[in-house]
Amino acid sequence: MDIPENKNTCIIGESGAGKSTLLKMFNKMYIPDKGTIHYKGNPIKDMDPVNLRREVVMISQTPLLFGDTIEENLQKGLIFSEKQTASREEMTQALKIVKLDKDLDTDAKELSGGERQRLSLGRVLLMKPEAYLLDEPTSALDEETELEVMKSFIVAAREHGGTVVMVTHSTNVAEQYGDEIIRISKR
Ligand SMILES: Nc1ncnc2c1ncn2[C@@H]1O[C@H](COP(=O)(O)OP(=O)(O)OP(=O)(O)O)[C@@H](O)[C@H]1O
Repeated sequence: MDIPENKNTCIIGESGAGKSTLLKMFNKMYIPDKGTIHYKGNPIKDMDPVNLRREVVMISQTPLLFGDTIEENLQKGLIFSEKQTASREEMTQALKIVKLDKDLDTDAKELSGGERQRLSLGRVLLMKPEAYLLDEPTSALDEETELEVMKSFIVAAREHGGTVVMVTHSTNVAEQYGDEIIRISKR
């Protein structure tokens, strides 16, 4: 399969079909037994996984916290990717894009599952990576908020030239915002 650059590719399919497994192969979290994966024309098996993950950034199905406050969580991705930390204005803008209406010094542990998902989206957005791998990034949100958040996230990612690959259970998200849809099923 080909994943087009600067587009949004949605991966859909039944539970257990291998969607997360496929995504994890794209940044060397898993190594395929067979076949090869190329990134920008080069086989990823030759790439350093840490360097690869600085530009091919993943959000896992269960959102992780990387610090106490919202601010710390937002800065963590930039620190990991050795990029300049964000200003308060940039962080506030990122929170606006992902529709998370909270102060930067809020304790992240107080956030609900859906708010943690949006915080994760804000964190990776600030990194402006070459590619985003998103595993069910809005699964805890109601349908209306999910569509709103993904719409503004994809616009923002596209503005800096980011490629989005997302696993989604939502055919609505896939149909409305997927430039490409990859459907996988169990054999
Ligand atoms: N680390 C692992 N070791 C062994 N089996 C695994 C591992 N990770 C996933 N699997 C199995 O591989 C299959 C595909 O799992 P995967 O998580 O990729 O599915 P999925 O399509 O993302 O499912 P869901 O929609 O339920 O999240 C499942 O049967 C799962 O149990």
